[in-house]
Amino acid sequence: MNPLLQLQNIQVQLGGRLILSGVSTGIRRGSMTALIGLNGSGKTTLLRAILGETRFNGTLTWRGPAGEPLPTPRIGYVPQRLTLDSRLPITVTDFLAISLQSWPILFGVRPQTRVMIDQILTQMGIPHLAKTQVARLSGGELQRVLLGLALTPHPDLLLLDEPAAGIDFRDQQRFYELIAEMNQSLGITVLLVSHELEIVGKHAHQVLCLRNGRIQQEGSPAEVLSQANLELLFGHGRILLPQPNNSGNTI
Ligand SMILES: Nc1ncnc2c1ncn2[C@@H]1O[C@H](COP(=O)(O)OP(=O)(O)OP(=O)(O)O)[C@@H](O)[C@H]1O
Repeated sequence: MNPLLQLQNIQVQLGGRLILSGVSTGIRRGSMTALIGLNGSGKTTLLRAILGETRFNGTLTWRGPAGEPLPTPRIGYVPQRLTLDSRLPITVTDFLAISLQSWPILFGVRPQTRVMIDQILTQMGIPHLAKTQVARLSGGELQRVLLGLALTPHPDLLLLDEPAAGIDFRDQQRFYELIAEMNQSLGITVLLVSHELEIVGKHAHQVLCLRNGRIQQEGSPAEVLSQANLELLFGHGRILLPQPNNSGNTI
């Protein structure tokens, strides 16, 4: 294995409490890894440590394709939710341009930025939303805009923190399919926090399960997501089995 990122003994303390301890694992280049665990188990904290947004002890080692050190990895990030002021008077094109060009948006969107924006919106399947006000986007549409932004330019690692929470089930499935497509067709390495075990089982190559700030289990979806194992990890009755009207397993 030639991991893109090796985590060694990551420890995070917040508010006098040990939130993560002894977290060691590898994220394979080109893989899709799902991070699962009960609420409060430390998933977001681990993403924040990788992003450099939270102080930690331990080591993160980044490697290029030939195993060479990667001193400045590019990380794309899609948060769970971005709350936008409903009066924000900007279109999707302007929103993307503000992030993509150093040229002040007041002077207009540069032609090369416009080309980039067209590519992003086409890739995300939303070219028709270019002139829509961002505040009017549905949850799923906004997440696609944010995903497109996080993928431009291509990141070494794409971090997604419950990116489809609050989106209706059909859009949620489509959104995860889009992420899987980016992983497969572009070879983007993905680390995804999700409570949607059925979706995780379908798309992830590796599953890390956090419990009380430690990696309790890691392996293939088949290994980690077996019913017996999940009951062991989360406790009997904590797992919702698929029902006729239920979206699937969730924790
Ligand atoms: N700034 C902070 N100060 C103190 N404690 C914090 C801080 N941020 C997070 N925590 C605590 O750290 C623990 C882990 O939080 P974290 O958000 O990483 O969990 P999570 O697994 O992502 O949960 P969820 O599934 O609910 O999003 C929680 O008990 C939380 O209350």
